[in-house]
Amino acid sequence: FAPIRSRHALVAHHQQHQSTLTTLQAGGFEWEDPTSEYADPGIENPYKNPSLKSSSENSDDSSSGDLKIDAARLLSPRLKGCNIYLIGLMGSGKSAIGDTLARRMATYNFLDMDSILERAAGMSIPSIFETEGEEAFRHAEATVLDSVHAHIRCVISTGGGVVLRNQNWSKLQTGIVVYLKCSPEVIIQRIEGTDRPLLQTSNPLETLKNIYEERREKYEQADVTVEIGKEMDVSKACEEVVKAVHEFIDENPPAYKTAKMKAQADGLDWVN
Ligand SMILES: Nc1ncnc2c1ncn2[C@@H]1O[C@H](COP(=O)(O)OP(=O)(O)O)[C@@H](O)[C@H]1O
Ligand SMILES: O=C(O)C1=C[C@@H](OP(=O)(O)O)[C@@H](O)[C@H](O)C1
Repeated sequence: FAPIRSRHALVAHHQQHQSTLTTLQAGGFEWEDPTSEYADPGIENPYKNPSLKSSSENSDDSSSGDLKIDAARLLSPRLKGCNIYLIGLMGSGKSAIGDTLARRMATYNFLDMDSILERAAGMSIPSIFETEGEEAFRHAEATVLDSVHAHIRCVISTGGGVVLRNQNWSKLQTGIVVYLKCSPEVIIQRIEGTDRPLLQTSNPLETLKNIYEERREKYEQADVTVEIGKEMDVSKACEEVVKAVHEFIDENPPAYKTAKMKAQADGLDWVN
């Protein structure tokens, strides 16, 4: 599939697109959906829902022929379709790392919520902020999350502010939430001069530091935190995410499996 990558492309004729944004906010929008063949609104997170069954937890569908097997590729069968949500400050690398991660996992699709929103609204994010305001944007963002969370086998790059609304957490928690923790000082060097609307101030670093302080607790609600250091390029950061998610799964086996192992250890019969 072709990942959706256009970011913040400026679109003129704001008036013309206002009705599209209203439709989007009402939930009635269409988007280029590369995952439709996997769509399964009934998916639940086996790592968090104790009622879910697990098939062979260590099954590996990646052993065929000349496929290069790496730790990222081995994540897919362990996740059983469960989505990975990347959260973190703007510029922390959610899009870049998410795209790389999905490619390496091979059986996962990459979805970028900001890009989906821009396409569905027919407006760039700066235009939405400028003409409709932040509240309208947050509303649209929540609607996009409602839509994408119904899909499985996705690495999803969220917008930095998705953590702000409590209602969004009920969707994020259907997947494994990975916080890319990166300092404002490192980030600002990468994104200074770009069109992120919240950073159009006289002192973007100070603004980003304030946003970080305001959101810190929310980001820390993630299942997994990965520190993205100054010297860590996208490839290395992706490796660290893979390692951290494997560790999360090791420590949080599906509850069904734990119950089954315990029952067997206790000499009880287990009825599937
Ligand atoms: N670990 C990294 N090392 C170097 N550059 C990075 C890294 N992560 C992201 N970038 C670059 O920083 C910019 C912002 O990254 P992006 O993935 O768009 O962040 P986000 O999606 O979190 O807003 C992009 O130009 C991206 O290529
Ligand atoms: O942090 C935020 O509130 C925002 C982050 C942006 O996404 P990225 O985190 O992908 O830059 C985008 O959703 C919007 O500009 C608001």
